Amino acid sequence: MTPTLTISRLTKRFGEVEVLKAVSLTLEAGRRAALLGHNGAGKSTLMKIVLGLIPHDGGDITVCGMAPGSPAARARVAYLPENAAFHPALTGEEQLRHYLALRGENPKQAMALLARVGLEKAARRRIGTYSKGMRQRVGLAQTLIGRPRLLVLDEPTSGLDPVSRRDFYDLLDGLAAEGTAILLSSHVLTEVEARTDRILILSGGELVAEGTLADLRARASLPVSLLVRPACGREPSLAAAFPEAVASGDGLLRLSCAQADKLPLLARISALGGDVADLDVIPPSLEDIYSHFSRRDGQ
Ligand SMILES: Nc1ncnc2c1ncn2[C@@H]1O[C@H](COP(=O)(O)OP(=O)(O)OP(=O)(O)O)[C@@H](O)[C@H]1O
Repeated sequence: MTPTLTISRLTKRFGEVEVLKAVSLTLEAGRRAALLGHNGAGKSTLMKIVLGLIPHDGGDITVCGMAPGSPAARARVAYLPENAAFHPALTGEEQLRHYLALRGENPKQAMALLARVGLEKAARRRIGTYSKGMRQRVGLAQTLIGRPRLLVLDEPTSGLDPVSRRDFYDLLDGLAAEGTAILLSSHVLTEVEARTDRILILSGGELVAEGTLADLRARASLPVSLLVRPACGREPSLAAAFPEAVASGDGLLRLSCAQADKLPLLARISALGGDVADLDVIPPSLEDIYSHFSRRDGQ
């Protein structure tokens, strides 16, 4: 089956600046990919090219096998900007009917689309009275017009509270289960870890890492921290046994080691028996992994 999105060695320049450098990726139907990257990494530029809003310079890109921006590709891709704006005086239903009419679709689908995003009860209220989460859901309902095969979502959950975020991702899960491919950008690392299939990290216009979080964690192979709490009165003997440990203010000793050395270090600690009151193993955080791959190059 043709992937929903294929990008091969894509390049883009703005004047002298090469903003995308040989970016390649494939997104299959029903897959959810998160695009991460520092400010200026090239995320919006990549999304604009996928949407057919700006041309690319080199490489190849297809949306459902077609050139982005072609009428056939445009019919299959939908976009939700970070802060979707609607007319505050219109009701949700009126706004959706308007978009449906613009797209040449039957306006009677408005209520079904609003029900799809959980807004049926608020459909006849003015959008000016909606919360930010509800407005994002109007935006999502609008992207569903014409049953697109690819959703491009620019920081869709920015500014939403945790429950609204979870609800929004639940909706995306349902769409992905029906075969819609989803490419979204986000700065909230914990949510992309749990709610997407793949993480793509752009840095300085290059796709520097791609995979599940487990893949990226293994590739980064960052040090693991161990926090050791000495038993009462055993601080000096523990500090002597681990001269490399750093004492933290709360009486804990912090040790750091490569992944491969974790088990031998744990064995050394457990050999001390009653000198140790407690132990926590702290893996590298999402932020550590992201920072490892993402260079800023002064941007
Ligand atoms: N129309 C343009 N003309 C010239 N330079 C541009 C243009 N659009 C973007 N750029 C530059 O291209 C680079 C990538 O910008 P882009 O907006 O794609 O980054 P981004 O990853 O989306 O950043 P952010 O997270 O801040 O939105 C930046 O250096 C930006 O200044």
